[in-house]
Amino acid sequence: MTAVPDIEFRAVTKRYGAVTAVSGIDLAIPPSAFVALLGPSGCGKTTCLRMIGGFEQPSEGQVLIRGRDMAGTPPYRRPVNMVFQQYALFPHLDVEDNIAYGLRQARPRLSAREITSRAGEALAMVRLAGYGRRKIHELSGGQQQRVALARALVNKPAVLLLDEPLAALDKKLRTDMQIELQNLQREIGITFVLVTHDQEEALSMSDFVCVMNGGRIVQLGQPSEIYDEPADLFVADFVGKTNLLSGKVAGHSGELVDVTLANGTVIAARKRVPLSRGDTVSVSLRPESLSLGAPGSGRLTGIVRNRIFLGSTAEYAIEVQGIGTLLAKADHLIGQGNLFKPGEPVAIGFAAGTPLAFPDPKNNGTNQRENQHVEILS
Ligand SMILES: Nc1ncnc2c1ncn2[C@@H]1O[C@H](COP(=O)(O)OP(=O)(O)OP(=O)(O)O)[C@@H](O)[C@H]1O
Repeated sequence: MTAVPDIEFRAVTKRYGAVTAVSGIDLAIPPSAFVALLGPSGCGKTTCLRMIGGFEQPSEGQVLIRGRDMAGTPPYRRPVNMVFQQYALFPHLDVEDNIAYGLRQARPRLSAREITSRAGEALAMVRLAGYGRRKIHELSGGQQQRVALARALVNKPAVLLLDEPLAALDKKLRTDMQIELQNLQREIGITFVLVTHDQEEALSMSDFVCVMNGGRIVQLGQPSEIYDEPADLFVADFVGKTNLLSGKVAGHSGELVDVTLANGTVIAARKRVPLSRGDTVSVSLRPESLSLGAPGSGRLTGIVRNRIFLGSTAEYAIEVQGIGTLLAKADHLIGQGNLFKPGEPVAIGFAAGTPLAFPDPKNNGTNQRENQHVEILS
């Protein structure tokens, strides 16, 4: 039997006047999952989070938490808590009082001893034991974020909602906090829903990524699935770097389609939706799936225009006549130097079936996938 989802959206639409922020979303998130809502600015992710938190009401449909319809339930009565980008800590209170604030409002009242003990537990959870009497301004940005987390966890919510919680931190601290958040979620085992527009953050932290665009869910899956098997051109382009090459379907060979690129080269590509001969397509080729070799050895030939050395890898911008500039990422093998220099001709190879062909939305009107009921099976 499948467990009751921690969070469920049933045909949820949210309109603000003439703006439809969220459009007919069905979604089920199982218990103990770390889910990222990922998408460009304005796609509706924060609105979804705020509807779970009770700060917004759906215009249509239902939001359920642990099987209970939340219509009419105010935020403070929902078994969820939210951590915001601006931590919204009380500057005049010390760390412990910030964390204990919610507990002091609890009815029936908790004893002073219980409050101190629970605040202490929450502080230990975020590795700030002993910091209870510090003032907020005596803490670093990362420590303040951890206080905000402790405050959100102290009343033991069933679900923690995180709205771009790491956006204010610098890159190094952000990476550290990403790992801490992941560990914390595993330790306490409650569902975390993270809103982010940073695809690396979504891929690296969560068990499931829910990619949104234009108020709809375009794909829900494990990070590797989203990256390797993007549902459509939008996901292929938005998640990770990719090269998009235009072409026309020339024919089928089994599971693959032959695509004629703009320079006349024919390549075999996998398809995600049915395609017909003559369809205009965009072919996605990940930079790391390209291999570089001596001219004459690959499927395409180009000239290296730029090389960026990144330590363990090097990125090459390669101009291919009739197609444009392709980005290739190659492992850097210590001691072997960088093989290709700007101005050099180079052959580009890739395994058959690594390219993915998507209908080009500009030219075919029929490729948009209908919104589907998406459910993570626990
Ligand atoms: N209170 C509001 N009144 C009117 N329109 C709103 C309101 N809140 C959000 N919107 C609109 O709804 C759409 C979705 O907004 P939302 O904040 O959910 O997007 P988002 O994906 O979280 O974007 P961002 O990453 O920029 O925060 C946007 O077009 C936004 O302008």
